[in-house]
Amino acid sequence: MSRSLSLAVIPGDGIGPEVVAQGLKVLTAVLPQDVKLETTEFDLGAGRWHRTGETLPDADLEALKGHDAILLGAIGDPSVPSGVLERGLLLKLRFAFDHYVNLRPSKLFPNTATPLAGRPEIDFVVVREGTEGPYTGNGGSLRTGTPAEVATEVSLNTAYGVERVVRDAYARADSRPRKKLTLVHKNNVLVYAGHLWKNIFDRVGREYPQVTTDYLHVDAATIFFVTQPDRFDVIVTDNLFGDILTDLAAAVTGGIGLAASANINPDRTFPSMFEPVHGSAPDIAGQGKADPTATVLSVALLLRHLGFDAEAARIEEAVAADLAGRDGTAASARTTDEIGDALAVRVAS
Ligand SMILES: NC(=O)C1=CN([C@@H]2O[C@H](COP(=O)(O)OP(=O)(O)OC[C@H]3O[C@@H](n4cnc5c(N)ncnc54)[C@H](O)[C@@H]3O)[C@@H](O)[C@H]2O)C=CC1
Ligand SMILES: CC(C)CC(=O)C(=O)O
Ligand SMILES: [Mg+2]
Repeated sequence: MSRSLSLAVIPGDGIGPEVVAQGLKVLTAVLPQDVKLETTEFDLGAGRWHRTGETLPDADLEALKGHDAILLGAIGDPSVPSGVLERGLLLKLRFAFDHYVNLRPSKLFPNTATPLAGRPEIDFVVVREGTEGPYTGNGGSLRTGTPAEVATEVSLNTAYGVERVVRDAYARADSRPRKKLTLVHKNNVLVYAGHLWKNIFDRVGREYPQVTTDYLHVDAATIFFVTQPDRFDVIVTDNLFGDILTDLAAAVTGGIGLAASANINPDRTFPSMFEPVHGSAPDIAGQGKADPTATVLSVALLLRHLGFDAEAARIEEAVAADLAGRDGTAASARTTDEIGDALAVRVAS
């Protein structure tokens, strides 16, 4: 029986198209011959906005819905006012498709550059809430642009939204050998949202006595990401803290060019979306300097989500082998395209 995979592709802005091209190259190389890959590219991002003023029209949202998964490069361009695309396209997608689990694994592969002394064993996953927190646009400004301006950006936390992501994190921790889950928040100051998170975390935890739990304030967590990252197994946190912590996690595990992510709709009502943790990197766009490994590892997350476990593992092994062959520094002498070629060859052999 032949199988098919219908993939929506949003290359986006800056280095997005460069790294997505490599992700597709590796995907094509790794898929078994009986799997028919159908890709549909969506022209969304800065170019579309400049031409039409549109960020994510309903017709595109509807068309995206019909795919098994979405592969996204990156969104955001200096020529577009900050927030227009990030909010109107990227966050709109995550919210519309109820991507409430934003999964960001961090692993220190052998021979990758880390600024940390002693090369600690790092292998944890951040489960970042993806649909709530301060990213919902729940705010406004008064007397805008005047010296008396007042702005609010209110963090939205619902018991429903917190419980479902906390449950997902417990289930993930339970399925891993170390069975440890850390809640990161700031409940010594953000007492309303923080206590909602902590109370739900403790209540759901009673159903998982085999999972060891702890709690860290987010500021202290940043210390331990650097001084003791091996203490972490699974971390659950809100949208903003998870965003910040996962850039730091990337920095200590070989750099932002290696960090993959999955925006998952666990209920499978909508397609999940896979993208590197990094942004559109306008400072290096168009120069062939972007490391496509984060996107390639995001393709592995995509394959695992769709049940192609063996193919996902092949990609991860290929990345590990490729990294082992690097000279131990973050910078690679190879171009984006050359790294993609090398990974495609490895997964196919
Ligand atoms: N998911 C997304 O689409 C995201 C979009 N953005 C947007 O991207 C734009 C740029 O944001 P920044 O804050 O500069 O973050 P960024 O992640 O794009 O870049 C931060 C630094 O990391 C480097 N970098 C990023 N990806 C790399 C890669 N694959 N290989 C090598 N180096 C890499 C960049 O050159 C830059 O020095 C903004 O418009 C921002 O809103 C930011 C983060 C996520
Ligand atoms: C650009 C933002 C909307 C998101 C972001 O930085 C991220 O998800 O890592
Ligand atoms: Mg980010």
